[in-house]
Amino acid sequence: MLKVGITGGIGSGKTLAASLFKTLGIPVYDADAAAKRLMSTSKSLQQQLIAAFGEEAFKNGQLDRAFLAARVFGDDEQLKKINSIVHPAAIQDSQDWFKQQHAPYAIKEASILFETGSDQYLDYIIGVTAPEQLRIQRTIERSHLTEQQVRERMDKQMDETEKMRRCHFVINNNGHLSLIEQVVKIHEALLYKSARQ
Ligand SMILES: CC(C)(COP(=O)(O)OP(=O)(O)OC[C@H]1O[C@@H](n2cnc3c(N)ncnc32)[C@H](O)[C@@H]1O)[C@@H](O)C(=O)NCCC(=O)NCCS
Ligand SMILES: Nc1ncnc2c1ncn2[C@@H]1O[C@H](COP(=O)(O)OP(=O)(O)OP(=O)(O)O)[C@@H](O)[C@H]1O
Repeated sequence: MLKVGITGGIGSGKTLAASLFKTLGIPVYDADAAAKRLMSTSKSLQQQLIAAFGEEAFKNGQLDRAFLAARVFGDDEQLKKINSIVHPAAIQDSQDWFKQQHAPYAIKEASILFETGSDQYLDYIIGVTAPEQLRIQRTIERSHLTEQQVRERMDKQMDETEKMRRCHFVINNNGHLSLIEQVVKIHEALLYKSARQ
């Protein structure tokens, strides 16, 4: 089975693109959600997060995402700290998930993938891109974040052009090109590659 990654900067539309692969019967692993699940359930991660960020990392036993986001996205050292706690466990969890899948290929959806080095465990990577202003606008409409908060996160991610250059397939989610057509084309290419494996 081929291991495929789908990545793109904040608001690029990778969750939407991944959901289209899902409707084609392809299993999809959501890395952002899995990271949050692990942070909420693993005693070891919880202890490390409390040691690094204090008891406030959890509120009434729940991960305090707003507190952590405010601490890490404006401070490189703090971001490195949370990444070094969460990423090894998150990568292991996705590797375990891939082992359980039975399909021609399976997809790991992750907002940061080259940044964490997890691209080395994948056979192919699909990039989703959209113009910066559109990504900001879509993120603001979808979440509670301000433009400044979205830009803060963008600044911590790999340059969009460089990221897309490293991908084997690129989906342009600029609102004009058909997302479905692009997804189906990549799906067919991956089925072909999987059959020849
Ligand atoms: C700080 C946290 C709790 C904030 O949670 P929140 O619900 O506000 O954001 P969420 O995780 O859904 O991320 C939203 C977007 O922010 C960006 N983002 C998240 N983590 C990172 C990061 N480490 N570096 C750069 N951008 C990031 C991505 O574009 C992501 O899609 C959370 O982002 C986190 O734990 N981040 C560190 C772990 C991580 O890297 N997770 C993601 C991949 S494993
Ligand atoms: N082509 C499109 N047309 C209209 N709305 C879109 C399009 N693509 C994405 N969106 C909307 O933009 C928002 C961001 O898309 P999505 O959640 O898929 O991005 P993402 O890359 O997963 O973002 P994040 O990194 O923040 O998790 C969502 O509300 C989504 O419905």
